Amino acid sequence: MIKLPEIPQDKFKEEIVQFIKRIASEARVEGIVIGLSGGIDSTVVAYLLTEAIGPENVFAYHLSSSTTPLEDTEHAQLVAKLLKIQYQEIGIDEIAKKFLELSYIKTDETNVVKIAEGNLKARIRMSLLYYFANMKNCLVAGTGNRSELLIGYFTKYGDGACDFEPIGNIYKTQLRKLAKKWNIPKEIITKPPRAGLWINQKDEEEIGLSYDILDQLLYLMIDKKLSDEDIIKEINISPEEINMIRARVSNNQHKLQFPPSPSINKK
Ligand SMILES: Nc1ncnc2c1ncn2[C@@H]1O[C@H](COP(=O)(O)OP(=O)(O)OC[C@H]2O[C@@H]([n+]3cccc(C(=O)O)c3)[C@H](O)[C@@H]2O)[C@@H](O)[C@H]1O
Ligand SMILES: Nc1ncnc2c1ncn2[C@@H]1O[C@H](COP(=O)(O)OP(=O)(O)OP(=O)(O)O)[C@@H](O)[C@H]1O
Ligand SMILES: [Mg+2]
Repeated sequence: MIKLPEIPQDKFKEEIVQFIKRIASEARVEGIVIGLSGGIDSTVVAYLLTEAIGPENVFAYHLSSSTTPLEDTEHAQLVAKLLKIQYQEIGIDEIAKKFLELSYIKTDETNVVKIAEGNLKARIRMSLLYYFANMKNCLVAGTGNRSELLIGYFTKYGDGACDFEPIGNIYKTQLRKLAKKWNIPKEIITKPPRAGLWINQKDEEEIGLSYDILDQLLYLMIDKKLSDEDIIKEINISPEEINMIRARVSNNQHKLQFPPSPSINKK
């Protein structure tokens, strides 16, 4: 088994905390808004925001829907209490319902409907977070980790929309190790990662690989630039799985880039 590089936890925390302080001070804002799901990514970001700017300046919103696991809501409440941050819960089902009442397009493709309506929830959350950021003179914190960002496992302009990504260069499995060393409830670290966009959605099932294997693969493929042959020597993975992840990385590049324009006036 390949070991991802160890991140010295104190150095890592200090670097991100300084990063957040700098971003907030340069933007001259009065606080930072975050969508707090009760999952590990937003919990770790809320923890780092609190360290950086103080609990009174962190505005966390739990934006639940009928497909949000009850346990996640309980975990968001627990985190808000532990960190003593500002916290509000808003249900988004009524907003999604009205949206679909006014604009539903008929189709027989049930998977298309599932993904589109799931992404709609992520974009409703994004709209609410930016509304609060405008109203309170705040920035919106991103919660994407390196594993999700590299394979494009997020909703474009949904949970992918933010003003900065404090954990964007940390793999999911590295994040779990770090969270264990901090004051983060164990049950949040050990539960399966899930987006809650539909009932029983689980990241690892949808991606088709565990984060343990995915992170080792991304590390060898992207950071170490190993050939497929060499990757297969290092980890227990098939050529088809490598191709599947390489296709995700390549097909989702557009999610990480500014929308392109023709180069008129630049020539
Ligand atoms: N080549 C290209 N160049 C420029 N733009 C391109 C494009 N191909 C597609 N697009 C655009 O991108 C859109 C597709 O992207 P998008 O709308 O994001 O949709 P899509 O990538 O199909 O779905 C989002 C995925 O992320 C997962 N997700 C979402 C939210 C949270 C989490 C989580 O872990 O919590 C996971 C979700 O379960 C789903 O698998 C297309 O409709 C099109 O507008
Ligand atoms: N119910 C929710 N309320 C508020 N924000 C949410 C909710 N669901 C998702 N989000 C936002 O979308 C982000 C992406 O979700 P994602 O599931 O990838 O992260 P997570 O829940 O923090 O961690 P995990 O991946 O381990 O479940 C969350 O970090 C959070 O900012
Ligand atoms: Mg989640």
